[in-house]
Formats: sequence, structure tokens, C-alpha cells
Amino acid sequence: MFVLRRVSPTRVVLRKQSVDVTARVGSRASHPPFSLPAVGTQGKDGRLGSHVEQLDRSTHVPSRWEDDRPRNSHQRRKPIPKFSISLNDPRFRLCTMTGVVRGPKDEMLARFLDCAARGDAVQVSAMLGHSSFLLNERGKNGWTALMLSARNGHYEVVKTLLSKGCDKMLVNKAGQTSFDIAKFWGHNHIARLLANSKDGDGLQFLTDKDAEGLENYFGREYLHRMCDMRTDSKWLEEKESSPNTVFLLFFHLNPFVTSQPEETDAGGLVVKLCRLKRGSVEELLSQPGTTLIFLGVEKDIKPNSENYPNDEDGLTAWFALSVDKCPTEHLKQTHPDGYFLKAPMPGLLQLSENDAGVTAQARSVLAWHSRYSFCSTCGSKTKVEEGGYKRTCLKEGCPSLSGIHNTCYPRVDPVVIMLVIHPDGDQCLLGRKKSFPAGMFSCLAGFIEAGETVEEAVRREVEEESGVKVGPVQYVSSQPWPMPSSLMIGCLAVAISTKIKVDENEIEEARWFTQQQVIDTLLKGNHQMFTIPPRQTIAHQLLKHWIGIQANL
Ligand SMILES: NC(=O)c1ccc[n+]([C@@H]2O[C@H](COP(=O)([O-])OP(=O)(O)OC[C@H]3O[C@@H](n4cnc5c(N)ncnc54)[C@H](O)[C@@H]3O)[C@@H](O)[C@H]2O)c1
Ligand SMILES: [Mg+2]
Ligand SMILES: [Mg+2]
Ligand SMILES: [Mg+2]
Ligand SMILES: [Zn+2]
Repeated sequence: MFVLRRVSPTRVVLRKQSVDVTARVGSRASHPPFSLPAVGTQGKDGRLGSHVEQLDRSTHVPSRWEDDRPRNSHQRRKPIPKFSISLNDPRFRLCTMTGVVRGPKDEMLARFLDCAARGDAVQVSAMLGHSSFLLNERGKNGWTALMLSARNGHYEVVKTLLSKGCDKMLVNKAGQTSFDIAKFWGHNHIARLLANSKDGDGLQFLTDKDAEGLENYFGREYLHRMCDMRTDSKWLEEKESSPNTVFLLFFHLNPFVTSQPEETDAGGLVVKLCRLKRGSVEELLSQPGTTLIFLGVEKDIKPNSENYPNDEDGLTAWFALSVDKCPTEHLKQTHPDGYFLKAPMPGLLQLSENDAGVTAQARSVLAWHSRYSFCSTCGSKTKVEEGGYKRTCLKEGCPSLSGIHNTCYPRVDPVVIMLVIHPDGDQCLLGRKKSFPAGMFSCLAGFIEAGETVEEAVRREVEEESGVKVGPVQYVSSQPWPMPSSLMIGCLAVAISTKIKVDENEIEEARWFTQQQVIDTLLKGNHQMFTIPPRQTIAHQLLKHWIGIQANL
């Protein structure tokens, strides 16, 4: 059995029994933060092993050592040239000359890291039983067992290591914790485990802020909607007049915000929704053309708190308040720094996850009110009910009042958005609309039609827009998209044909991109040949998800 390891960017070491040899390998670009060459190599099953690999497939060494980043189809399918090792081969020389000799401790560490990278929780636990020093040890590339298991999606190994008290705050050479690594590669269950686990002293090092990003932007449910209270007009009135109630102000569907310098090393400005109190909005509430929506109550309930003597139940309610006339003058005194965020894009993408979730709810409902002032069935006037969640027709006998009153409620438009995977598994289909910024490509998307399943909508939209036929479809996650009220249903779909013929009315161009190109774009952003939508979009998250699961197949 041979053991291969890299000793410099251009050299690897092949070791058999006690004799080491080195081989010259092709020059390589420096590793981006999450590329895998520093982490491991691809084993038989495509998983990533630890940084020191046992070539148990054969006793041959590849003529060219390729890194283990996900490869494009050509690289992956190219048979690896094989040749026998001869210690007399001039391409090799004794490792002792380079001073790279490994002792039993190194061997054990290599085995331990390999077990963690492969997901062997039993072996990891057994090795720690007799050699506890291994717990936080790093391989040559700076990765610990926790980082490797987080990278490869091995939940049980991560759990085992945490239970043994490993240090989850260690960072690799690129400055990433195991949490960052798990999050990047789409192992959200592992990122959650890492975020929620206590460290050895019982302290929770990772804050809620670190755990953000595990759901799609606009998807955070910061408030309890308390749907059942919408019909309790007495309770709603009490909340409306409570001094503790929070009012979010909107004008032309744009939220009233402030910008504050960020308290991080990175600096910058953070945009926050202004949480107005009754006193600031008293006058606005009585103006004509005002719409008030009950959004919910804060989740951290403070029952009968002494601090909140006016709220019997101690619940802090939030309302969205939309006004017809620009109220900046009115707010000049109390909120001199406030302004209306230019929505929707890219303004709304500057909010925190919590604020984005509340804004998505408020903006979609307010947009519906602004467009459906009259009964959509008979054109009569309507009255607003249920805390702003219903508009009932005032004309007796209107058909909208019989059967299911679905025209009386805010509308949500389901949209499928899909990352289509090439049959070779190594490429994905992205397209661009004329309206996109130059160089940007995104997942294909389209509205679901009446009487259509998600799967059928995916197949129809992909074929309409790109000419590519799709077979299996798998749901991944969803995202409210409040421009004005879409629900993006994110899927992976596998193509069964590859020829592209775009519908020029909808799409300017569609192309197959390799995994490597996507990874480069995710890591280097604008410096690449194409860009993808920002992290707040489900399109971006679908691409990350695909990279994450591919690397772990
Ligand atoms: N969050 C993301 O990552 C992301 C990415 C791409 C698209 N989107 C959103 O997805 C939505 C749909 O994508 P699309 O425009 O490619 O859809 P699409 O391919 O179905 O084409 C839009 C056309 O469909 C018709 N249509 C059918 N039902 C409609 C409805 N309920 N509302 C409006 N038009 C309807 C209209 O003729 C419209 O011009 C867009 O609003 C877009 O903003 C979001
Ligand atoms: Mg479309
Ligand atoms: Mg379409
Ligand atoms: Mg369509
Ligand atoms: Zn009507």
C-alpha cells in the first residue's frame, strides 16, 4: 500500500513501507478558501478523504496529481494514466533527502483525519479513547477532524467530536470555522448542530447571527403571525393603542429605515427598519388613505411583564402602516436619520434576515391592497377586515362572497425556479434575461399555471425557455419573493436532453456551466467570466446546494 501526500504546491510524496519517494507534479493555482486540494482527495466513491490519502485503489500513482476540487466532466472521465513505481525512476528521489519522514504519531493523525473525512464515527471515537491528543490536531493543511467531517457532511462524526469537547472555534488557513465550512457546502443540519452546541465551558460561542443564512433570505419568521387573533377586533384595537406596539411605516411600498455603521471589523452600513412607537404615528393613523396590517407578535413572549403594564398578555404586537402622502416632514423631529429605502431591488437586500422576513410579509400584503382596492369580481367597494388580511365586497349577493372567498385574501403567486443538471452530473444550465446586469446568469424560473404540478411546471418552463427536456425533479427549498408576492419553489432537475434552443422572448442566452466554473464564481465573485445573483436569492442558494451535495456524493 502506498501513501501519497503533498509537500509543496508542486510536489507530492509517495511512501511505501519505510521508503519515501517524491514526484514532481504539474503546477497548480493557489487554492481558493474552500477548494479541496488542501483537504483531501477523491476516493473510490467520490467522497473526499483526508489530506493524506491511501491509494488503496492500486499500487500505481497518477502521472499528474490532480486536486480534488469537483472536476468538470472531461477531467473526471479521463482515465488516469497508470505506471509502475520504480524507485530507480529518475522522476523520483528519496524523500529522506527532502527531510519528509513521518513518525508513528503522524501516521496515527493521518489515519484519524481520514476516518473523520470518511465518516467513520466508530473509529474516530475509538481512536480518541486511547489517543485524546488527536482531538484538535491539524493535518499539514491546517484542517482538523471537525473541519473535515463538517466539510463532507458527516453528522455523526461531528456529534462525536463535539461530545468529546473539541474546539469548534478553530479556523483553517482561510479563516473558516467548521461552521463556516458546513454552511458553505450546504450541510445545514451540521451547521445548526455546530451553531447550537456548547463549547467545553458550557458557553455558546456561535451567536444567532452566525446561524443566519441557514434559510433563504425573506424567509425568516421573526414574528408569530397569530392568525387566530385577526378576527378579534377588540384585541387588535388594544394592541393598536398600546405604547409598546411596533409600527413599520411604508410609503409606495418602501419601508422607513435608518442606516447605522456596522459593529464589525468590516465596517460598512447596516440598514434597519425603524421600529416606530404609537406616539410617532398617532397623526398618521388618522389620515385618509392609511392601510394598517397586523403582522404578528414578537416570539420572545414576556408574559405580564412589569415593564409592559399596558399589555395584559405581555405580547408585543407589530403592525405595518402604509400612508398615501410622504410623511418625512412629519418624522423629521423624531427620526431625523430615517428615510424610505428604495425598493425593491437591490434596496430590500440590504436588510438583516429578521427585518427581511417581516418586510416580505408586510410588502406583499400592502402591494395586494394597493392593487385590489375594489372587488375583483364585481368592481364594488370593499371593506378591510381581519387585521388587514381580508377585503370583503360590500355588494350583497356578490359571487365573491359565496364558496371559497379566495379573491378576498392576499394573493401569493407560486413560481418554480430550478437548477437543471446536465445528464453527466457535472454541468448546470443557467440563463440570462435581457434585463439582467451584464454577465449575470441565473436559474431558469417561471410562474406555475392553474392546474399544474410543481414538477410539470419545472419541465414546461425549462423546455419553453431553453429547449432542454427535463426528467426527475426534486424540491430543495422555497423563498417568499415580495416583488410583489411570489413564492419561489426551488428545485433541482435532471436534464434528459442537452441541446439548447432559447426562447428569445424570455431568455437572451442559456448555457451549460461546469461545477468548477460555478465554484470559481461563488468564491471569486465578480472576477469571473460570469456572475450569479447575490446570496439573498434562492438562485444563488440552489447553486450552492448543488455544489454541496455533489462534493459529497
Ligand atoms: N429569487 C430568485 O432567485 C429569482 C430568480 C429568477 C426569477 N425570480 C422571479 O420569478 C418570477 C417569475 O419568473 P419569470 O418572469 O421568468 O416567469 P415566466 O417564465 O413564467 O415568464 C413571465 C411571464 O409569464 C406570464 N405569467 C404567467 N403567470 C403570471 C403571474 N402570475 N404573474 C405575472 N406573470 C405571469 C407573463 O406573461 C409574464 O410575462 C419573476 O417575478 C422573478 O422576479 C426570482
Ligand atoms: Mg422565466
Ligand atoms: Mg417562462
Ligand atoms: Mg411562464
Ligand atoms: Zn363584489
